[in-house]
Amino acid sequence: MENIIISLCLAAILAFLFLKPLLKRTTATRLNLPPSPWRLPVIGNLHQLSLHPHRSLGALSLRYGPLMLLHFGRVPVLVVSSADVAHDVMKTHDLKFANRPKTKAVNIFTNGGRDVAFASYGVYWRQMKSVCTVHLLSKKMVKSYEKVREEEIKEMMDKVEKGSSSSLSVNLSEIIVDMTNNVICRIAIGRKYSGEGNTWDFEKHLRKVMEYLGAFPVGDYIPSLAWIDKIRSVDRNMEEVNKAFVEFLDRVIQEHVDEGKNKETLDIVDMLLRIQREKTNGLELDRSDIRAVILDIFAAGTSTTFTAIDWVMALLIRHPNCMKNLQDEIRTYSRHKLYTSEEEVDNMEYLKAVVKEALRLHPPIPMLVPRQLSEDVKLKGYDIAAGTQVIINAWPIHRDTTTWGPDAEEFKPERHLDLPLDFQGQDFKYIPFGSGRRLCPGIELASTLIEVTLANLVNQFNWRVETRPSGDDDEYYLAETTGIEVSQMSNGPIRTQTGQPAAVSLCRRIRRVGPLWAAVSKSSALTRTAWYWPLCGSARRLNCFMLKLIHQSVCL
Ligand code: HEM
Repeated sequence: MENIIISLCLAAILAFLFLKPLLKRTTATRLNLPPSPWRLPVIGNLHQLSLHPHRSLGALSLRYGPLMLLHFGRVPVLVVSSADVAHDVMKTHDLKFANRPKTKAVNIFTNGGRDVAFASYGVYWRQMKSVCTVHLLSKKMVKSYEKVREEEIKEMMDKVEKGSSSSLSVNLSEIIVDMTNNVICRIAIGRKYSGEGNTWDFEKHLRKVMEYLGAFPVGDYIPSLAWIDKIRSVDRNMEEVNKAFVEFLDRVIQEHVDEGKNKETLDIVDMLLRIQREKTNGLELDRSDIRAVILDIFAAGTSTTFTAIDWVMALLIRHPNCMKNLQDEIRTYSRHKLYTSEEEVDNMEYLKAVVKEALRLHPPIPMLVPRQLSEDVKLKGYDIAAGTQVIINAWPIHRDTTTWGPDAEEFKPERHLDLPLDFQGQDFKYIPFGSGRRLCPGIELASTLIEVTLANLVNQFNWRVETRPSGDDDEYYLAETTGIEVSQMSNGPIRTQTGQPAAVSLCRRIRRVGPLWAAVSKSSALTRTAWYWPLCGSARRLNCFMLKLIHQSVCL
C-alpha cells in the first residue's frame, strides 16, 4: 500500500513538472500581449538596440506600434512611444506605474532606494517628494539661490572672455559643465569643490558613482552572465567608491552640524538637517537618508542641466536666424551690459521658446527614468503583468508628425510662442521632465539656470562657425554621443542603453565677432570619450548594443 502511495505521489510530481510549462504556455496564450519584435535566447532583444537606444526603439515602434513588449535579458520591458499611450501610463494608471526598478548599483549608492528618484512608491517616497517640492526645490528656495547663479555665471563669462581675447581655444562645453557643477554644489552643500586647494577630488568621485549608476548591470538582467560582474569585481569596486563618497558626505554633513543652525543662507544640507530635527511631514531621517538625497541632487541635476545648455547653444549656432532673433530680444530687455538678470529674463518669451524647442528635439533624458508596474493592468486592450519595466520614449513622442506637424524634425522655436505648453507634463506630446507622480521636482531650478546662462552667453557674444572642413556634413559636428560618460545618471539597462544625457559634441570652431574675439568650442563629452570612439564606430556600424556592453565590461 505504501509503495502505491509513494508511486502515485512521484507520478503526480512528475506530471506536474511536465505539465507546468505547457500550462504556463496555455495561460500565456490566453493573455493578449503587446506586439514584440523577435528575440534571441538569453539576451532577448538587446541586440536590437544601437548606441542610441531611444532612436532604435523609436524605429522599432514604427513597425510594432506605440506599445511594444521587449525583453532585456530575461526582464520584460514595455516601451511606450506615443502621447496617447503615455497619457494612459502617466495619468490614467499613474499609480500602478509609479514604481522604479532598482539595480544593484542603485541599492548600493542610495542605500536601498532611500533617496527620491529610486525610492519605491510608498509612504517614504511621498514624504520625500513633498519635502523636495515644498522645501528643497520650491520656487522660493530656487529664488534664494539667485546670488549663487549670478556669481558662477559671471565667473563663466570671465573664462569665455579670456579665451575669446586670446588666440587659444576655449572648450565651451567644459566651461558650461564647470559652471553647472559649481552652482549645484553650492546649492546642495554650500561650497564648491572644483579648482585648486581641494584635497578631495569631488568631481572624479561623483563621475565614478554616476558611471556605476549608468552602467548596464549584466547580472541583474541576464543572471546566467552574472559571473561577468564577479570577474570584473564590480560589487567590490562599487562598495569602495560608495565608501569614499559616504565618508566625504559625512564630513560635509558634520561640518554643517558644527556650524550650527543660525546661518543666513541655507543650503540643501542645512534644510535636510532642519527637516531631520523637526521631523517635517512626519519624516524620520537618518544620516544615510540625507546622503542619498544629496546624491540625487547631484546625479539628477548636473549633467541634465549642462546637456540642455550645450544643446541650445549648438542648435542656435546652426540656426543663425534664431540666434539673431534671440539676441534682439535679449538686447531689448537687458539693461546692463555685463550681466543679464533673472528678472530681465522673465520677460523673454522667445528665449523660453528656444529652450522649449531644444528640449523637445533633444530631451537630456530621452527615455525618461524607467518605471516599474506594481500590479497587472490592461492597457489599450493588452495585458501587462506586474513587475514589467516601463520605458516612456519621449524621443519619438517629441518628433511625432501627427502631433507636431510635418516639420516636427526641424528646430523652430516660433512654434512655442502660441502654444500653451509648459514643462509640467500636462500635455503628453511634450514631456522632457516626465509627468505625473514621478515628475521631475527640479524643473524650476533647471529652467531658471538654463535661461539665465543662455541669456548671458548670447547677449555678450556673437557666435558663428569659423571653419568647416570640406566634405563633412552637419551630423559630423553635431552628433549625439552615447557611452558611459553620458549615461551617468541612469539606472538599469534603460539608462545605459538610452545614454540618457545625450550630450552634444560642440566641436565647431566658434568665433565671437564684434568688439570681442574668437572662442573655440569643443565638447567635453567628445574630449572625454576620444579613446572610446574607435569601438563606438564599429559598434555603430554593427548597430550592436552588445559591443557596448563588452566595452563597458572592460573599462569600468
Ligand atoms: C534639464 C534638466 C532636467 C531634466 C531634463 C530632468 C528630467 C527628469 C526626468 C525625465 C525625470 C523622470 C520623470 C518621470 O519619471 O516621469 C526626472 C526625475 C527627477 N529629477 Fe530631473 N531633470 C532635470 C533637472 C533636475 C534638477 C536640477 C534636479 C534637482 C536638483 C532634478 C531632480 C530630479 C529628481 C529628484 C527626480 C526623481 C523624481 C521622482 O522619482 O519622484 N532634476 N528628471
